Order: sequence, then structure tokens, then C-alpha cells
Amino acid sequence: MLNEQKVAFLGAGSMAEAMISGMVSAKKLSPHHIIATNKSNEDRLTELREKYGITAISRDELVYEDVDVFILAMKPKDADAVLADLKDKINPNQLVMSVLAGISTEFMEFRLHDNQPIIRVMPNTSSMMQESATAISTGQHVGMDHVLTAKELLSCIGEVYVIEEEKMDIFTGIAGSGPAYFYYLMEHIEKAAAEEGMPPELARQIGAQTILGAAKMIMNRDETPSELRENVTSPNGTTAAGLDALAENGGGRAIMAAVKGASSRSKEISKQLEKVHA
Ligand SMILES: NC(=O)C1=CN([C@@H]2O[C@H](COP(=O)(O)OP(=O)(O)OC[C@H]3O[C@@H](n4cnc5c(N)ncnc54)[C@H](O)[C@@H]3O)[C@@H](O)[C@H]2O)C=CC1
Ligand SMILES: O=C(O)[C@@H]1CCC=N1
Repeated sequence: MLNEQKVAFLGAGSMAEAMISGMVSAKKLSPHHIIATNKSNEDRLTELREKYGITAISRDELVYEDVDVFILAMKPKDADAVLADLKDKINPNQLVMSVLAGISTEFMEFRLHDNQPIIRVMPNTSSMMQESATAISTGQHVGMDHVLTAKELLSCIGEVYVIEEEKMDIFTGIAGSGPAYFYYLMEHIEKAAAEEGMPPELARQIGAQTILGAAKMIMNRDETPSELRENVTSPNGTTAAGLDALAENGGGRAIMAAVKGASSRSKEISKQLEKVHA
């Protein structure tokens, strides 16, 4: 189904690259049918072309009518300018997907054609390993065929969850921004290990394997995370000491604050744009 589809990214930064990498690895689309575009950075396009064998061209070179699916992948602050430009170049049969944090389908629908099918997407950079947790929510003019196309395309980069748009902010707090929390955790694991004399590279491998193992346990076992944690924790043992230190230092609160902070920022971006364009 995806075979003949042409997918054009508008914006060629880290998120676009992570998705492109996953899509190329999945081999469901011809790499030539994956098109990366940006406003002006030609070196970046050359890099992507050489690394992934895709079509990488400037926005001005893009033949808009040949594209089946557009993926908006610039920063939210550039959305308005890009949408204004896009409106004159696309038709209402083309599917527009957007990975922009905080930009609602309503905002995009208002700026494109009546009846434009728009799907809001929240992937994460683990797309590069085809391990993204990706959410989609649909605009008013999206049909089942569009949803199927989006799901098939995004399954190239990992798991896909269809959610209500009002849940996009919290999804962003958990999954869009989520990899950064685990990288931050790893940075501190490495630091503690180094202070105890373990080489950081070795600590990195051990820490990553530990996160991977815990994730697989959560995904494949029936126990809840609390039960799994209890199974690790011997009375008066090492884990109890570690968890006590986490609690004493506000570990749980800090994790909740991170998720809620990112979610709030997603809401705030939406509100700021609504205000500017009211
Ligand atoms: N980085 C991440 O982990 C995630 C990012 N996102 C979303 O992805 C989007 C892009 O984020 P990043 O890739 O991290 O940013 P980035 O700064 O790495 O890339 C932005 C890209 O947009 C291009 N650009 C800027 N103005 C443009 C225009 N007018 N027309 C075409 N291209 C234009 C830039 O040249 C650059 O290639 C953001 O909206 C962000 O909310 C969503 C999920 C995760
Ligand atoms: O930091 C950001 O705004 C983007 C959206 C989710 C992850 N990165």
C-alpha cells in the first residue's frame, strides 16, 4: 500500500532524520519516494541524501502535486509561515501530517483548505531504531483510508497509538519528550559509576541494558511496575537503600514534575499561537 506513495518532510532537523532513518530501515517505501526539504541549509540536505539515499531538495525544488503525504517537521514557531505557503501549493486530496508539539489540527485546518485531511502525530527520536511510541489524532476531514495510511507509515518507526487530541499534551510529556528523561537518568548513572571508579562506557552499556530489561519486563509480564519494583527489593537490602535515597531526594516528585512540565509546555505553545492568531 505504501509502495508507490511519496512522502515529503517539510523541515529536515533531528525529528525528521529520526523518522527518515526508521522509514528507510523498514523498506516499505522506496528511499527515493522519501523527500526531505528545508528552507535553506543545503549541507544538511546533502548529508541526508548521502546517509539515507533519499531525495533531499530545497523547498523551492519540491513538486508539490506529486506528493501524497506531507509531514510538517519544522519548529512550532515556523508553522504559521509554512502553512500559509503550503495552502497555495497543495490540494485537499493530499494528506498533511504534523509532528509539531502543541499545534492543534484545528489550528492547521483553519490555515489550509476546507476539507484538508490533517493528522497530528507525536513521535519520538527512537524512531531511528524503529522503537518510537507514536500517537496520532485526527482532524475533522480524515477518513479511514487516511488513518490506515498514517498507521502503516508510522508503524515503520515503531508502535502507533490512536488517541483523542486532548490527550496529545500528556502523550508529549510521556513519550515525545520521554527519551530525554531516560538519557538524563543515564547521564547521572554514568556520573555516579565514574565516581565509584567504573569507566563511563562500561557503565553506559550496563545502564542501557538495565533500562531495556526493565522495559521488556513491563511490556511482557502481568505484574504492575509497583509489583515488579517490590520483587527487586529485599528487606533491608541494596534496592531498599537506593529507593530510600530516591524518595529522600524527591525522585518520584521530580519524575512527575518532568512529565507534567512538558505537558504544560505543550498546552502553553497551543495557547500562545491561539492568542497571536485570534
Ligand atoms: N526532537 C524531538 O525529539 C521531537 C520533535 N518534535 C517536533 O518536531 C519538530 C522539529 O523538531 P526538531 O527536528 O527537533 O527541530 P530542528 O530544529 O532540528 O529542525 C527543524 C527543521 O525545520 C527547518 N525549517 C525551519 N523553517 C522552515 C521552513 N519555513 N520551511 C521548511 N523547513 C523549515 C529547519 O531548517 C530544520 O531543518 C518540532 O515542531 C517539534 O515539536 C516532535 C516529537 C519529538
Ligand atoms: O522539545 C520539544 O519541544 C520537542 C517536542 C517533543 C520532544 N521534543
